[in-house]
Amino acid sequence: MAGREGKARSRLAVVLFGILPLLLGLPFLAWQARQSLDGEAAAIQEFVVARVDAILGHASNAAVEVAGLVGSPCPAAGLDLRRGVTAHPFVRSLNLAENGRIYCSTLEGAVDYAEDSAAYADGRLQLMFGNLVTPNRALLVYRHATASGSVLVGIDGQHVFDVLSLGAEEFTVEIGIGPNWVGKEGTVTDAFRQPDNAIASLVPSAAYPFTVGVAYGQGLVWRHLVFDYWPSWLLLALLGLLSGYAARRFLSQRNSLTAELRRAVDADEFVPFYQPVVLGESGALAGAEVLVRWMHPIEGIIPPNQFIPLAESTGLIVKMTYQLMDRVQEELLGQLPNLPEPFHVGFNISAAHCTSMELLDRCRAFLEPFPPGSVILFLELTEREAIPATPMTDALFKQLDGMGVQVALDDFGTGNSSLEYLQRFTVNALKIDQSFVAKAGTETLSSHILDIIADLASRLELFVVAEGVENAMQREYLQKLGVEYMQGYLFGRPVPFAEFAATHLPPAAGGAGDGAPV
Ligand SMILES: Nc1nc2c(ncn2[C@@H]2O[C@H](COP(=O)(O)O[C@H]3[C@@H](O)[C@H](n4cnc5c(=O)[nH]c(N)nc54)O[C@@H]3COP(=O)(O)O)[C@@H](O)[C@H]2O)c(=O)[nH]1
Repeated sequence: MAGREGKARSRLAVVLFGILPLLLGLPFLAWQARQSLDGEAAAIQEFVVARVDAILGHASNAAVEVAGLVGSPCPAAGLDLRRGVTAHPFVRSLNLAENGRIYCSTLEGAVDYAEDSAAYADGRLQLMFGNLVTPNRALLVYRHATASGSVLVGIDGQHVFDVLSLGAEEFTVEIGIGPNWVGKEGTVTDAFRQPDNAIASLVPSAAYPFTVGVAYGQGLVWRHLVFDYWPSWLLLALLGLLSGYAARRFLSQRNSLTAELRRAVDADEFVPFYQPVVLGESGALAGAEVLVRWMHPIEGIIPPNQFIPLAESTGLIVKMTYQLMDRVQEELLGQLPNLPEPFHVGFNISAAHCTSMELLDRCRAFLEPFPPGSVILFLELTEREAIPATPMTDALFKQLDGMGVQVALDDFGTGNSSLEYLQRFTVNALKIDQSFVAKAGTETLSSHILDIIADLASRLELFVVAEGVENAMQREYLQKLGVEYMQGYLFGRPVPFAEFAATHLPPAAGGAGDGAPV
């Protein structure tokens, strides 16, 4: 990654991590603000329904009390009606109706008006714009039907408007009776008036035929979010600072690790260790897999698992491998007469090696000083990072094949692209992953997998290398399967070349494929 570009990316990552808690928290807080406003709206509705129910309860009591007067002449009923008005809170007038005519009223005495019973919601409740006495003030009329007529109870609308005013300022609260609606300012309309894009809900009373509507605008959600949730914002900002700081630390640590790795590559601190690969049948040495170790000037020997992933993701693995190839070439040339012929030498190759044709040149340069047929070069492909299928990679593997370079699929059976690699590239060998070998002969599933891989290899005319062979039982099982090559602690651990040569190479090498038993 170029320095300036890398810094810009790191800065962007830090900013993104910094604002991440806010980005994630905002929808949650908005949801919570809505929940709390919905809760407030529901509480207002519950309160208004209960209070209006109570007012109408008084009206109903008054009506029941004077219901016996329906049919009595007005002058005689007048006194009891007036008593009824005084005895019950909220009641402004009581009226008697018979045969569809209102004939007696506490306000006017004997009257004769038509009773419009159809104007009452559920035959019981009406919201009127006003009456003769208070033409500009809405009133509620509660109707109690009797066998021969009805009692009509007038309730001053102001009592209801007062109840509606008790709700919070930011909410629109109205009561609907039949087709009419009225709010706290007392204007009757034919629909529930609410702000644009309002969030509204309607709740009917269970006892009387009216509905309470409560609405609030989206703006209230934002105001609520900004002014009432500031501790949460503070917390999210703090989390943002922490996550930005953590991202910055992680990146600077990674950057300094990368810088350290780059320094080590430049200082040539990566050395090849050799692990013997033997012939399955005889146990004779066939070659070695090259496994890198970092000879750190302070930390000592660092195993590959601790730096290969970073080396691969930063691309430093490419230079590292080519340095190893140079060293291995030099070390093998120094012991050429003692090597079994042909000597297999395997290197691990990552996706980064396959982004240019340089690999081809490096392999050619590696093989060049060895007499033809004395050394066979193996490239072990891992699945840690997928090798892309491009015309370039196709050409690369074709030309490697043409040069006699062998390709082995490493850790076969553990990833999910091994079969794809098998189809795409010219593959010569399968390396059975040590996890299957470890359970060979003792666990049915792993044994079946081993059998299947061996069968697949023989059908595709590939040879098999079993890695991680640690004991005689595993070796015998693999021998019975006809596995051609084996590698594992049973035959030797990865060691520096001098130790490898001292332990595994005879003073004088034998003929083709007939190395020293190990
Ligand atoms: N791209 C590159 N990857 C590399 C290179 N060098 C190593 N690696 C990869 O690192 C991983 C760990 O390697 P290492 O710690 O060296 O482990 C290898 C063997 O030591 C270990 N092994 C061998 N025999 C046995 C055994 O009998 N038992 C047992 N428990 N472990 C054993 O297995 C590792 C073999 O690795 P491989 O054959 O490559 O799968 C590892 O993934 C390496 O690939 C490098 O230069 N480049």
